Amino acid sequence: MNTLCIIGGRVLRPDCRVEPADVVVDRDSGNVADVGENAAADYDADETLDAEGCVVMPGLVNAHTHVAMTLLRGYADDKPLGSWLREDIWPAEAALEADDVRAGTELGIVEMIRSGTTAFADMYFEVPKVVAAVEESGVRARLGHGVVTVAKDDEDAAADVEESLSVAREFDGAADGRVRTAFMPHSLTTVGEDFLREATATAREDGIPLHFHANETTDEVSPIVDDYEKRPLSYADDLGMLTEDDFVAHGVHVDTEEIELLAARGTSVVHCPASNMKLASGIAPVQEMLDAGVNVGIGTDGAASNNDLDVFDELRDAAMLGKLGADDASAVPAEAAVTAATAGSADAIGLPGGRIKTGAPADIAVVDFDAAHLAPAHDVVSHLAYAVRGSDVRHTVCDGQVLMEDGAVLTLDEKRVVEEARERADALAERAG
Ligand SMILES: N[C@@H](CCSC[C@H]1O[C@@H](n2cnc3c(=O)[nH]cnc32)[C@H](O)[C@@H]1O)C(=O)O
Ligand SMILES: [Zn+2]
Repeated sequence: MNTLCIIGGRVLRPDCRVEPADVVVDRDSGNVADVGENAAADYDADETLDAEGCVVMPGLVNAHTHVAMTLLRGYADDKPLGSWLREDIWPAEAALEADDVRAGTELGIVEMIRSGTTAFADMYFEVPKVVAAVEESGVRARLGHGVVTVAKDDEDAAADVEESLSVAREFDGAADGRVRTAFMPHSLTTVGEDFLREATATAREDGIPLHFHANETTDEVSPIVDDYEKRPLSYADDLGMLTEDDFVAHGVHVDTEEIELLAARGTSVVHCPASNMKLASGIAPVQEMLDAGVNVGIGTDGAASNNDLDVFDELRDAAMLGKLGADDASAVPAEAAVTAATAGSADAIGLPGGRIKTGAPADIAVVDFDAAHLAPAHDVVSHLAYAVRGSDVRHTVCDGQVLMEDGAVLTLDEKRVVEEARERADALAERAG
């Protein structure tokens, strides 16, 4: 066996217990071969990572984002969703070139690897460029082309839908299986009913899951209630859009019946607390969803509404905002937030990962606890939820491959990526006026 041994750390197990253990990885299969105290002593390691003074945890999973929007980080702030998209973001995106998407995606992936994220779900365009960046960088992702049909003529709208279905078919299984795909209508109000019904049926025939924004703002709820006399998720359900393979972003303005519907269908919700706060979209009822048995994951949304891709930041926001929303300090406790950002997110987007155990993929973040802001460490899980920052991550591993060692990203040339992204972002802003 070709082995990578992560030695001398404390390991976060799937039940949130933390125990001193080595993690032994089979680099050929990309899976964890063994976990246990001094487990590495039984193997002849081909490669080792020092985890002394560190916590070894599942790689974080960013379950909803638009990665290439890193190019628009700080481009337009302090506006609500509708005007932010229409006045600033969509005009800038109209000037995006395919290689901008490649550069912005690489920048976002560098940021994610640096902060211990090993998998993400991305809704954007120029998907072949996103696939190439994922392939090169070694992370895992569920990718799709976001569809908008409103304000387009029928031909353009149909072409956008077709592109989303065709890239989902073409790239599923790319990058040695690290890329999976989905059909991604932008939202229930930006894609027309007939398109949703027909394309969903086609996606089902081809076994392609769905991902879309749902119930993000009240402006997305009232038009559907007015036109169809039903709640948005009931509308989506009638169109066949809620199955256990599907996952929706946001789920802020969901009522009790919609929560029960999500639980009954097994559809996951990706909570994006920073975006919801920044755009003043509202507070998602996360504890209520968890109590009802809905699987909840965590996402950063795009860097233009966050403004970073640090999932540690996001899971802390989830725990904080969950308490404020429930008016209950015991809501969304540390364990729930950490679980949502690992196993919950992985399950939501239908990728393996989120748990360190024998046979599971070796998608791992090693967090250095030797920092002033992490002393003392009465409770490791508390720190992971409330005190750790993405910059505390020391090593990142995905599919058994070391992507970052001692703070150095190995699969992408970070300096080149940052420079290129800066240049392309400046040129883009110039073109967009
Ligand atoms: N093919 C579509 C693009 C859809 S991609 C996904 C879109 O989601 C947008 N987006 C980013 N964050 C949010 C959000 O929080 N809510 C809704 N849309 C968002 C993003 O800017 C991007 O335009 C077109 O022709 O316009
Ligand atoms: Zn989004």
